[in-house]
Amino acid sequence: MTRQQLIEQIREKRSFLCVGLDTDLNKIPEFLLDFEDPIFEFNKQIIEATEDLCVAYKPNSAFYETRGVKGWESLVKTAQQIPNTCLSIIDAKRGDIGNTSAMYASAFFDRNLSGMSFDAITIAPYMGSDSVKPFLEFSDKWVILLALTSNQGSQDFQFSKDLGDEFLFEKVIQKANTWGTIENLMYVVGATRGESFLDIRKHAPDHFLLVPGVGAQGGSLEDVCKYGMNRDCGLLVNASRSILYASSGKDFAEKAREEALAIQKEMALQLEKAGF
Ligand SMILES: O=c1ccn([C@@H]2O[C@H](COP(=O)(O)O)[C@@H](O)[C@H]2O)c(=O)[nH]1
Repeated sequence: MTRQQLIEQIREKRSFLCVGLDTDLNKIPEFLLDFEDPIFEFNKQIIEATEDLCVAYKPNSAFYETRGVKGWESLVKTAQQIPNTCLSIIDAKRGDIGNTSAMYASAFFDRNLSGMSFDAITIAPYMGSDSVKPFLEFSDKWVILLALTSNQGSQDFQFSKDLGDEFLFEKVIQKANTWGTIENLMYVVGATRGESFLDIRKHAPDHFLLVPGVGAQGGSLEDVCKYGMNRDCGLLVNASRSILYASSGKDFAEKAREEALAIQKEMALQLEKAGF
């Protein structure tokens, strides 16, 4: 999906919601355990219940890798289930020396090899340019680079100023801006970061930002929009647990929809306020 197509989806659906598919066998409704692939069945019903309310889905690979071969099968099927009207993001946080990164890239981008062709992948920037470039070499694909994450531990390195008068996350963005463009590079910025979005926008005024941390982690959608929205919206706000596990009963998909709808309505108001 191109940047322009993503913007059109946001305009049409009045939503910049990304539904995180962090699907945990211990948390899904018990009756699903009778299905041959309970994880896929859960995801399928969640996607069917929310696809008109969101513009992206983001399976986190950890939740699939933990189940070995069965987990990979669920992930492949889930990737194929995500509709074309939504950006498919694999949250895998990869990045290694060049030839290894090339293998990761084909694992998640090359359908002929792996059965999966996600539109985008999350990447850790720590190993530098040669660890990121193999992902950027795929046309029509996105790298979403970790910039300022939502967790407490982000203080350890990302807020360090040891290299001068700017935070490390600012240096990461400045450098990475030379590797990709606004057409193939986004940044992860946690919803818990409030006014730090102003610092992010100083360096990346036009990039899309993937923003996890609303819902279960308590980030404020209003603040994210106030400090982070740009003229193209420029935001994909992710919620995983608060949507997926809104109910543990047979009505889980219906309740997930209600939760997604509440977020979408707030997003529609924010888009209108911004004149989008
Ligand atoms: O800074 C980051 C980067 C990634 N994540 C991931 O997003 C989701 C958040 O899930 P919730 O249940 O909505 O809290 C999850 O997959 C994280 O690994 C993040 O939270 N923060």
